[in-house]
Amino acid sequence: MKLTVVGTGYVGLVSGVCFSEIGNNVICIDRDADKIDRLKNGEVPIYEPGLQEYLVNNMNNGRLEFSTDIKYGVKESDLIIIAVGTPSLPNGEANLAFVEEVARNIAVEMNGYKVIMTKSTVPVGTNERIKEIICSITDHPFDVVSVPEFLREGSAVKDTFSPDRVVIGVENKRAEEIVSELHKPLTDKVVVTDIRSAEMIKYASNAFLATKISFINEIANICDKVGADVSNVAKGMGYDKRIGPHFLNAGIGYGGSCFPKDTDALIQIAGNADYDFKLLKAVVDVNKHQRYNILDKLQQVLGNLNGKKIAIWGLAFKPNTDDVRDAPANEVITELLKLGADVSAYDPIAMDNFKKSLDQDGVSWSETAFEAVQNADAVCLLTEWDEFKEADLNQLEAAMRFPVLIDGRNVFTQEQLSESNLIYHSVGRPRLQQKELELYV
Ligand SMILES: NC(=O)c1ccc[n+]([C@@H]2O[C@H](COP(=O)([O-])OP(=O)(O)OC[C@H]3O[C@@H](n4cnc5c(N)ncnc54)[C@H](O)[C@@H]3O)[C@@H](O)[C@H]2O)c1
Ligand SMILES: O=c1ccn([C@@H]2O[C@H](COP(=O)(O)OP(=O)(O)O[C@H]3O[C@H](CO)[C@@H](O)[C@H](O)[C@H]3O)[C@@H](O)[C@H]2O)c(=O)[nH]1
Repeated sequence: MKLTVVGTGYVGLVSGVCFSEIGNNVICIDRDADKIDRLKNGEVPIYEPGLQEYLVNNMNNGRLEFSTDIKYGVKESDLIIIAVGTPSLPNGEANLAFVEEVARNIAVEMNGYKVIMTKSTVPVGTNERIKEIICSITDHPFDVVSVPEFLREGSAVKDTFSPDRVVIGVENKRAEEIVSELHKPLTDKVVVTDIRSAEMIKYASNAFLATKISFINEIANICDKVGADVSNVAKGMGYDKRIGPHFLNAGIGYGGSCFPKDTDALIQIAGNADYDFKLLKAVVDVNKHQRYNILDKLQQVLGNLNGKKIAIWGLAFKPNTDDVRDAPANEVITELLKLGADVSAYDPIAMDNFKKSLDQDGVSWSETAFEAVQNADAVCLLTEWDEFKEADLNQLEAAMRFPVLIDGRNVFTQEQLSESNLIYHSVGRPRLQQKELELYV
């Protein structure tokens, strides 16, 4: 099949590469000329393990090309995928300006029947709006299809080649057959439904996962008070098949380009339909506070943070990505600077992106994890990169002025800690708490 993907962010790029790998001819379009130039040179503009090799192979065998010319992409293809961003507006609603602009661009260039497949996360009713826009511009026949994307950053390649399911929201058999055929090599777990339900499945899935995270974080906060261990609680809950073991890792809450934006958007979608989504509002509220939990723990140990050197390990919103959109590190560092702390920060991959995103001066950026903790009064682990998990805790203890480790991702085990003299606080595991600072001052 001949496909065009509009938007070369995570979703557009990974989908384009994946669809070319399984035998289609794919043109990836972006209006960002710089990005397209880099891609034409085989350079992947995001950190996504495994993507580069597939990209270069498919460029070399002629099945994958990059362009800024949407006219060329539309004319050459039978199926066009919309994969541009849908960021939050100030009121939380999804900004559909990019999606609508692409719909207009496609309509102007149409030269025969096309399937327009939306992969961007869009509110219920958006594909109908896309249809309206296209109909108002052209008489050429077309179908709109909603195929929401469920990939996770950091494992996007694996998630795309073997998805848990593919959801296809369609209006007729013709489009259903074309889109089902396209996805056949990937999975047989296909849910075919109407377009509005497909749009809702995406938001409901993200909202449910966010709910699991806020739920376990609340349980963790209670564990801290009553002396239980949230890791064991989650393990004991997760064996129940009705609950499942995933997304029960307590910590400093969820971030990234999707959960915060999509939970806000679903609250607005509900509100616009005159429904108050109380549960999801509480999920969002819990998540906002959870980020500051780490600062409370830090103050509990060190008291006033003014003039204290605080090291930050991890700036990306999760490991294996350089994405820093809505990363908890941003708020934690901003607050530390406000409290007068000297902050030294390190991330193995996301440093450059984070520097651009932080609206503050005064952070000292370290070249290595151990440079960041040199003479520090405390280190806060915010992203569970393997590099931090594997750190030698005795070396850490020796490098710091006060050996205080605040673990925002519950990375370290009792076994690892028992060999060090670190003052350790994590989230919902009070029994692992080690020693108090008075021992050292
Ligand atoms: N990032 C994820 O992990 C993920 C996963 C599932 C779904 N989604 C959804 O997919 C959509 C895309 O997300 P993303 O993170 O890949 O986006 P992104 O913001 O990283 O990239 C979007 C790209 O679209 C391009 N673009 C914008 N307007 C354009 C236009 N008119 N013509 C051509 N190109 C244009 C931009 O230049 C940019 O390169 C969003 O709706 C998001 O919610 C994202
Ligand atoms: O048990 C957990 C699991 C995740 N997180 C946090 O939740 C956030 C999101 O993590 P994850 O879902 O792994 O990453 P994303 O790449 O944001 O992927 C989510 O958002 C995408 C965009 O919509 C969807 O496609 C994916 O299915 C959905 O998992 C991160 O900050 C994680 O640290 C936790 O705190 N505890």
